[in-house]
Amino acid sequence: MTEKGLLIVLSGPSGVGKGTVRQAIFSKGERDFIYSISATTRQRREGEVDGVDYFFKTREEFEDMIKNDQLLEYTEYVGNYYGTPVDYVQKTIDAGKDIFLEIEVQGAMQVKERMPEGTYIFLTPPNMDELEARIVNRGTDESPVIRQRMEKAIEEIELMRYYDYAVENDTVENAVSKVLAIIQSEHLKVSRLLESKLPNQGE
Ligand SMILES: Nc1nc2c(ncn2[C@@H]2O[C@H](COP(=O)(O)OP(=O)(O)O)[C@@H](O)[C@H]2O)c(=O)[nH]1
Ligand SMILES: Nc1ncnc2c1ncn2[C@@H]1O[C@H](COP(=O)(O)OP(=O)(O)O)[C@@H](O)[C@H]1O
Repeated sequence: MTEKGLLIVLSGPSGVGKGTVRQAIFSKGERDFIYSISATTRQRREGEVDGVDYFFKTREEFEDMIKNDQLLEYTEYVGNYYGTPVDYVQKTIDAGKDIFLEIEVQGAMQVKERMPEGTYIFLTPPNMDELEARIVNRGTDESPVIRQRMEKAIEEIELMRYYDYAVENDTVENAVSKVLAIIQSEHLKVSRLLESKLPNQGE
């Protein structure tokens, strides 16, 4: 029997650095895990490729996916839908490979309801001033939206207690090593559990 892959969910407030940390983890190429490509209705940005960065959908197409139960979770975020295609997640896990989701907090909570056996990692900012500075420096939002994102971040940080791990994103390098160490230790847990279930071969 193939050992099932792990479901790894990286989440946290907007601007904390989820995308940055996820990209750094994948460009390191240390582990053989698969990134779950989300579906979204937001506009494709320059340089983004359909089927690589996201599956870009119309609202109608996305709503069909919801109706047909094709999404593990979805949310409406700043006026656009984002969701995780369920098929790919399930097939990857069944094939014995780890799947990595980088999604916002509401979606992560929906996944936890459906797949509590996953590993849930919450990325935290060193402090709230630094979170605001990151959102401002990113330069993608006007100031009323920045205020909204900060208010939302406070509510989201309250949900941290439902996660298995909290990782501070002080430097990208530190956060990447902590996330990789967590995944390594989750693998060890699974291997030990499987070994303990094997019949004793020593006699
Ligand atoms: N719930 C959910 N959130 C997602 C999904 N894909 C991306 N996100 C989150 O949606 C938010 C907006 O993503 P995006 O438009 O790419 O903006 P950016 O990451 O802020 O540049 C980020 O917090 C992502 O983590 C998904 O499939 N489900
Ligand atoms: N450890 C870090 N130290 C300083 N700046 C960071 C760090 N991680 C991410 N950033 C910056 O913060 C901003 C938000 O990061 P991003 O990955 O877009 O966040 P999220 O995906 O959580 O919304 C970006 O400008 C990014 O370059």
